[in-house]
This record gives sequence, structure tokens and C-alpha cells, in this order.
Amino acid sequence: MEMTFNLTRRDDGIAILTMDVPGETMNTLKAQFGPEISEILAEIKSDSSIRGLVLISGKKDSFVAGADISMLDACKTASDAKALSQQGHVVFNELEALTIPVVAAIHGACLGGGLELALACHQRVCSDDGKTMLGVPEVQLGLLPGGGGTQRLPRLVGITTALDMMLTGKQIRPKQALKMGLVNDVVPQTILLQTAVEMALAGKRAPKPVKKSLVNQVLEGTSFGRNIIFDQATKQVEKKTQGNYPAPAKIIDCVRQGIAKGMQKGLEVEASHFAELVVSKESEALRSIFFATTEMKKETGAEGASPRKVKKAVILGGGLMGGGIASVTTTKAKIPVRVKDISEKGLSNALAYAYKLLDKGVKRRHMTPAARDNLMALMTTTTEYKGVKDADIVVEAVFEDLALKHQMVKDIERECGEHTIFASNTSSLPISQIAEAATRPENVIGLHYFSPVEKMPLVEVIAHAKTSPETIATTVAFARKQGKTPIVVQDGAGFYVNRILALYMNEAAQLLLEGQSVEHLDKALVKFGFPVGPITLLDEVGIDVGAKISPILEKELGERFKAPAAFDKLLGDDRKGRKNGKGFYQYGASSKKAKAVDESVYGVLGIKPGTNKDAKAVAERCVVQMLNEAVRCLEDGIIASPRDGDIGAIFGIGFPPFLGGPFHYIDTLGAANLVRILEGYQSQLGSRFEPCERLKTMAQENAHFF
Ligand SMILES: C[C@@H](O)CC(=O)SCCNC(=O)CCNC(=O)[C@H](O)C(C)(C)COP(=O)(O)OP(=O)(O)OC[C@H]1O[C@@H](n2cnc3c(N)ncnc32)[C@H](O)[C@@H]1OP(=O)(O)O
Repeated sequence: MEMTFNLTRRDDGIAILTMDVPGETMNTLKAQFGPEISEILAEIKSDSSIRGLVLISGKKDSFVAGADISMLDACKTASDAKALSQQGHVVFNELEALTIPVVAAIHGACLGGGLELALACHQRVCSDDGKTMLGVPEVQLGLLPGGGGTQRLPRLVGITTALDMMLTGKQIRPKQALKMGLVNDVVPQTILLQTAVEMALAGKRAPKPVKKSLVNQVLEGTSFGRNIIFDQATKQVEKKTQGNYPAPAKIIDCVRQGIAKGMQKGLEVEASHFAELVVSKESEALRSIFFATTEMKKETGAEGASPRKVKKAVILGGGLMGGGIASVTTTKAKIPVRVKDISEKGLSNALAYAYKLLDKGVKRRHMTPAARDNLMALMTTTTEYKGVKDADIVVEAVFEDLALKHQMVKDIERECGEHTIFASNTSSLPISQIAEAATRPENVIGLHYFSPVEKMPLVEVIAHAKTSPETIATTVAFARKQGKTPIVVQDGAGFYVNRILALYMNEAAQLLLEGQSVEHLDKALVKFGFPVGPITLLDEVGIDVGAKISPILEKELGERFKAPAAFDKLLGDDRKGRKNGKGFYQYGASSKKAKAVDESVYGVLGIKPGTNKDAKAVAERCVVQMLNEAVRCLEDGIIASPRDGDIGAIFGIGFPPFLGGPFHYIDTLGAANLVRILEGYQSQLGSRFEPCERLKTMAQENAHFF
């Protein structure tokens, strides 16, 4: 069997231990490595000619991506998982206990168990490459660092920094890592191995003391101060997770107990908590999302089609969406963009949007001003169709007006090349209707972004009947280069995300009109696990946008999409939401966050908030509408699979990730149970709750989606 670890000896007495998992693109830690590593450690200990050890990856651009998540999936019981963690502790403790200096030479991803492996080495040096990132992202999988990270990290970089890393799962760049003391040096990759060897030859070095503020020194230096840190962290995670994610509290407990009772006790607590988390339903759901997104990355979006390379893009419209699309195209995809707008104002908005994003990076020292300016140079602007002939793709982000979009199609067919893709960022108009103006409909596609474009990971790629497979594949690849997670959906009013969102929002509106307060509605759905409540979301998206989309959906999809008539009064009172500072919430002149509910909205709607219903019941009414419509979208072929439906809902509207997405959640609830709930509401509140046929069939067959 091919080995993963290869030990070579240099004349200067430094041994190089190269990790290279056969047949895999990334190194990951697997249980079966235990005996191989123990054998190598025994060999090293018995060979007095070895004066030092350097650990390096044999992979081109990654160190170690963590424990093999598939291995964790294979754990059937908590004791299986605990054994894995304990095995990791034994191996890493043995590595750390070597009397010779051990240096980790890191290039590329050094994450999770990979960083824990590096922490068990006496020193660490990493490359200054953009691909090099260090972190402990286990919390994003509903886990915690189970290879000693909860103990070694705080002792190396301090409690506050370690908690921040473990509770967010953030990736640390090389310079940041050096500054916080996570690595001892940062060098070009060309001299990474040589530097590591020199560090080993120089012998063990105590880690440089991490510079801490006086306040931090006092807080971390006394048990009273440490308790303040832990209590504050606990309060923050409770507020953020609403009790829906068990991992953060367990991370805090591992650190707290380890610092108070010593590393050995800390490791015992870590192994126990890690084990419970591996078999938790939350982690199972989060791991399924990781595998789903990884699987999707390999798909072109159109069977058998290969994407064309996009060397230049044109964005029509420099407004909020156009500016965002242009920004992610230059800053993420690093593709030259020409923004066309009818006014200079629109063009300057697009430039300002990109500059503001990039300048944040400069201020955070992630980027130099020169790098910012080089990326800004990729964006040019025009009020006429000049310099667009060689565009490979044009993304239109103009008003939701079919005639205007038809004009755009004709303009682009006249001004650009025969292969140029026309991608519409429409949020509701069927692509087939937009394509009616095209002489080359095979080049017309939907590419629906979500606002704010630089933050929302999802895009919907909408193919109409005549869209060519190559157009689909090229658009999917283009979105991926922008850092997006694209799902290919079929043409139809509202596509997928806005369609399931519309019924969820309508139900919230019904509850509001029944006398539930705005705060209560929003709090109930945040407690359920959404990032923001439905009323806040309506203010963010725009009450006018919602009002425009609803009739389109109702016309094509039926009565159930009819929005409550009372909501027209809001527009009559010029309430558009955040965009014009007047909606359900008050908006101060400069405040980014909505202040308080604008109580006058109740008068506009002609309602008076009554007694609030149970929060779970409020959430359930809104969520089951979304679940039922998600299944209808699968039934109608709008989405290709439950997997795409889960990813679309999570990445598009923040459906609670710990539930795995609508389809995973229906499996958890049980189709029969969901049908029973829907039918209950149907008898009380009307036909909008009627379960779709697919759900009723699944209920009868006790079927599951996964
Ligand atoms: C001991 C405890 O602390 C427990 C842990 O360590 S839990 C694991 C913690 N690590 C992570 O969460 C990292 C997960 N991986 C990633 O975030 C990304 O893969 C990456 C940032 C490392 C690289 O991203 P990218 O360059 O986009 O590559 P892919 O995501 O497509 O991955 C390439 C292939 O590697 C497989 N893979 C990556 N990480 C893991 C992992 N931890 N376990 C199992 N497999 C992993 C991924 O599935 C791809 O496989 P393929 O066969 O090539 O499709």
C-alpha cells in the first residue's frame, strides 16, 4: 500500500517528513495514519543522527485541510468519534514531546486538524503566498478542534485571539499569523523548506511572547479576568446562535476547563465534547452542506458542455446590483469589466462600489494600495456602446421592465460578438420572455444575484428552453470565478429562491395583519434560525420590489401568491423600506442598522398589534409555506435536485444551515408530519396551505429526499 509519510535524511542531520496522501488532491488526516506515524516517530527517536525534523506537505498548493470529514461521517457513535480525538492527542503529544526541534513548513491550506498538527510542532514557518491560510474552521461544521487545538492555540496566541479563531472559523493570512504569533516566520515559498531547515538547525526556540494590550494582559493574566472573557464570549455566542448551534459553547468550555485545570484535563474535555458534536444532528447537517457544495464545484451546469473562457465582461447598469456585479467581477474574478450606464452618476456609483470594497482591504492591511489600484484599473466605464465588441458576456442589471430588457438584447446583439452571452439579472421576469427579442436566443440566460452582491454567495443561473449548454456552462464558470455558488434552475416566475421566499414573506404579512407585532415576527424567525426576520428582510429587499414581484408570481403560479392587499397602503405612504429610509423600521440619517419599529406603520395598515402568539407557532406558519413551495419547485423541475434546493435556500436566503436546508429539514420532520401540519393550517386558514402532490405521495410512502 502506498505510504502517506515519507522520511528523508539530510547530511546536516535534519530529517524531512513529507505528507502526501496518495490519490487525493488535499492532505487530510485519517485514522489509519496512526500506526504509520507512530512507526516513523519511533524510527526518529531511535536514530541519534537526526538532529531536527521538518514536516512539509507533498501537495502542490496545500498543507493539510484537516481531518477527513468523510471519516467523521463514518462515526456511528460518540465513542467512535472520541477514539479518533484521543488517537490524535496521543500522536500530537508524541510529536510535541520529541527532544529534537520539530518545524512545520506550511504552504497552502493549513486548516483544522492540519493546523493542530502544526501546533504540535515546536515552530512554524509559512509561505507568503495568497493560497496560504491557517485556521480552525471546525465550528462551521458544527464541530470543535478535536486534535488538541482548544488547548494549544490559547497557550500560543492567547485566549481572546484563540476564541475568536475557533468561534468564527476564520482563515488567517500569513502576515496576520506572524503578527499573532501563530507562525514564527513568513517567507517566499521558494525558500520555505530551506528556512524550516535552518530553524531546525538553530534548535528549539520558546515562542515569541505575543504583544497584548495592557487590558488584555490583565484579563488573561488573572482568573477573574479570564472569567470575564469566558462569560462575555458565552453571552455573544448565545446571542448569535440563539441556542441553535451547540459547538461554540463547548469550545468555550474546553478552553475554560483547560486553562483552569491544566492541558491534560482540557484534552479530556475536548475529546468528550468533540465526540458529542460529531454525532449531533447539527454537525451532520453542516457536513452535508460541505459535501454538497464540494460536489457541485465539479459540475459544469450542463452535461457534457465545456465553458468558454470569459476574458472580458460588460455590465449594463451601474446601480446597486450592477455596481456589485461589476465589483465582484473585477475584485474576485479579476476579469476586465466595462460598465455602461445612461448617466455618469450610475458609472460613478459602480466605481465607488468597487473602490469602497477594495479600500476596506487596504485599511485592514489585506491589500496594498497598488494592488487596489491595479484591480480598479480593470473597471472602465462608458455611457455609449463603445469598447464592448469583444465582450464574452454582458450582464444586464437595469430596471425590471421587459421592454427595456428587450432593447438591451437588441443593442447587445448589434454591438457585440456572435458568441457574446446576454445574462439578465432579472429577479422575476421569465427568461423566455426576455429571449423573445433575441435573434440568437441560445446566448440568452438568467444570472440572478442577491443583494448585497459582494456578500450573498448564491447566484441562480436560469436557462430557458433555447439556452445552449455552452452558454450555461460558461455562465456557471463565470459565476464561480466571481466567488459565487451557482445553482442552475429552470425558467419560471421567481425562479426558485424568490418563489419560496415570496410565500414565506406573505405568511409573515398575514400574521402581521392578524395583529402580531413586527418585533415579535422578526424575533420568532431569528430564533428559528434565519439571519434576519421576514419584516426586516422586506425592508432590506424593498417593499416596492416585493410589490412588483408578487403579481408576476400570482399571474403565473396561482392564487396562493396573492399578497395581502393592505400592503398597497404602504407604497401609498411612500414606504419602500431601507432604500428610502421609511418602511417598517425607522432609519436614522446615517445609521447602518435599523433603529426601532416605526409604530406609525400599524396605522397605515389599519391594524393594532394584539396578543403575540407562541413564537414557534409563528415561525412554523411561515416556514411550512417555504417547505411546501420548495417541494413544488422540485415537482415542477425548477430545481434539479433536493441538494440544489437546500443549497439555494441556505446560500440565497439564509435558511438555517444547522437544519441542512428545506429538504433535509423535511426529512427530519417527516413528510407525513409536514403534510399533517399543512392540512391543519389548510382547514383553519385556507387553501394556500394545501400540501403539494409530491409531499402527499412521500407521506403515503414514508419516503425521504436523502
Ligand atoms: C480533528 C478536528 O479538528 C476535525 C477537523 O479537522 S474537521 C475538518 C476541518 N477542515 C475543514 O473544514 C476544511 C474543509 N475544506 C475546505 O474548506 C476546502 O476544501 C479548502 C479551503 C481546504 C480547499 O478548497 P478548494 O481549493 O475549493 O478545494 P475543494 O473544497 O474542492 O476540495 C478539494 C478536495 O479536497 C477534499 N477535501 C477538502 N477538505 C477536506 C476534508 N477536511 N475532509 C475531506 N475531504 C476534504 C474535497 O472534498 C475535494 O475532494 P475531491 O475528491 O477533489 O472533490
